[in-house]
Amino acid sequence: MTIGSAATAACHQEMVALEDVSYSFGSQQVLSGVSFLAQERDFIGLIGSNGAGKTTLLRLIVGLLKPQQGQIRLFGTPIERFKEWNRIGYVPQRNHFNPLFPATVREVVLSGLYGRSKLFKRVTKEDAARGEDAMKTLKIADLADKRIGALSGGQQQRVFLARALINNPKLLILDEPMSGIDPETQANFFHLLRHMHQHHNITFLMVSHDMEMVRSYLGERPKTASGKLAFHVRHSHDLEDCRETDLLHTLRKEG
Ligand SMILES: Nc1ncnc2c1ncn2[C@@H]1O[C@H](COP(=O)(O)OP(=O)(O)OP(=O)(O)O)[C@@H](O)[C@H]1O
Repeated sequence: MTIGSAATAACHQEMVALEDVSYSFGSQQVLSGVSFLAQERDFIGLIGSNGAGKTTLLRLIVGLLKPQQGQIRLFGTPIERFKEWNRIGYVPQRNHFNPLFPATVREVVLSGLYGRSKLFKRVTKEDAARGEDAMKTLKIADLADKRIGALSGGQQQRVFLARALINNPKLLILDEPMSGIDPETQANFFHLLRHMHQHHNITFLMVSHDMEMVRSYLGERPKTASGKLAFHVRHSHDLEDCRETDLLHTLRKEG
């Protein structure tokens, strides 16, 4: 038995498959026949002009919208039957967040633990520890008791990333995570994302307008294009095996 090749195959599973997906808001067709395959360990930069349909595509993938035509599979399962939502971390565009939302940073981070069907669940000791870990990783532990609405844009982005990481997701979907963040924080944030991609088995699908960042990490030319959308892709081969890593734990150890 060739363990190496079996391991390689097992690390490159289908994460997101779009087949001929179309979506319209009323009479406005936003997406038309989009097909794309994201494999495990891909880092995908989704590029397109304002209004091209990038956010709409992400919302279809996380099940907030239903395609009017075409198929979506997540981890090989048709989205209609998909239930393992805790394997996916989603950070929506910041301007979708209501700044008056009456929750603390800790509460927002912990809310990432709850499945869609379990709005109210007791927070176990282990859950609480994961929350603290996630906040330490994103360097927001000192803000834990503050109201989320009282934070700066960059701090809020860290809170939402911590919330998305708390379940140790396999797939992270980020909608313009760098918008409104100062250049230094952007650089640190991107460094963290690259680290996760290269050293942990996490697949990324990220909308970005930062072409310099996209080109430098994901290459000049898109792998595929569909209508006004372009998909730039970099695949990570850095891990030698398919072992699971507890991302939060490892990141903390690495400081
Ligand atoms: N809820 C909605 N109702 C009606 N039209 C919508 C809705 N959401 C988006 N649209 C329209 O769909 C089109 C695509 O919007 P979307 O937000 O997906 O674009 P985008 O590529 O993410 O743009 P941006 O780069 O500006 O964030 C736009 O013309 C937008 O006005």
